Amino acid sequence: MEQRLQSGLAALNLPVEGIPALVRYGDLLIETNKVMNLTAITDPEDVATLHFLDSAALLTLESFSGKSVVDVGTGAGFPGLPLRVLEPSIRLTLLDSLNKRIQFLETVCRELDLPDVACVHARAEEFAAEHRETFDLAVSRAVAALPVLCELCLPQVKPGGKFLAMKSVESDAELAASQHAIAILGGAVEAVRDYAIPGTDVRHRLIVVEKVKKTPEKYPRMFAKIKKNPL
Ligand SMILES: C[S@@+](CC[C@H](N)C(=O)[O-])C[C@H]1O[C@@H](n2cnc3c(N)ncnc32)[C@H](O)[C@@H]1O
Repeated sequence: MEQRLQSGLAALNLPVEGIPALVRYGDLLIETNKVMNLTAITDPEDVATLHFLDSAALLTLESFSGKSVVDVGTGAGFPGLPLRVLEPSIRLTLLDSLNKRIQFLETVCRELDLPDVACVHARAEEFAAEHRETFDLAVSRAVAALPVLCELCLPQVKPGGKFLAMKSVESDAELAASQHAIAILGGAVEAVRDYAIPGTDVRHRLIVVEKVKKTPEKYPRMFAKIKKNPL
């Protein structure tokens, strides 16, 4: 794991000081995953590339320095926690609706001595209702289709901030189907950035949605409504 991180972070031109913390996090993930369903990725080298370097790549695509960031549906902490380890000035909130994953993240943050990371057990649509237009950035990977995800994430972003959706490079149709939702929720697609995960032939995509105006008060709706009738 360590070697993959060394070469991968060097390829991304990112600092290597966070490697011991990431290795400890990876060990905790693999150990805890034996008794709790946290991830399907269990090989240490794959954890290094498909979780840590995939998350880290965002630092080369957007500026995170000094920003407040919410990771919506963070699961075992991706992409938010590797971002915070590698860019300590991030003020991070990790959000998930599954409490055992939040408890795992609290343990990791304790072990990594990251007391300022907020680990929150909540559904995004409920948290969003109480934390409107609060964060500079919302990030999310592998949680929902983009129209649904936009309704969960964009209300939490300040006007002038951004929602960063990690998607596959085959998301053209998903993006096209989201234009209506993005516009209604006060967003505008700023960029679509494809990137490679170092040491692999995997390519992923970051869809950058700028928050250009406030989200109307009636969004987000209850999840049953969002799911039944996506924007
Ligand atoms: C497939 S996992 C992805 C986890 C992580 N983002 C990653 O890429 O490894 C999806 C996560 O989203 C969470 N989730 C799904 N819907 C949610 C919602 N409405 N609010 C908060 N969390 C949600 C699930 O509990 C789960 O942990």
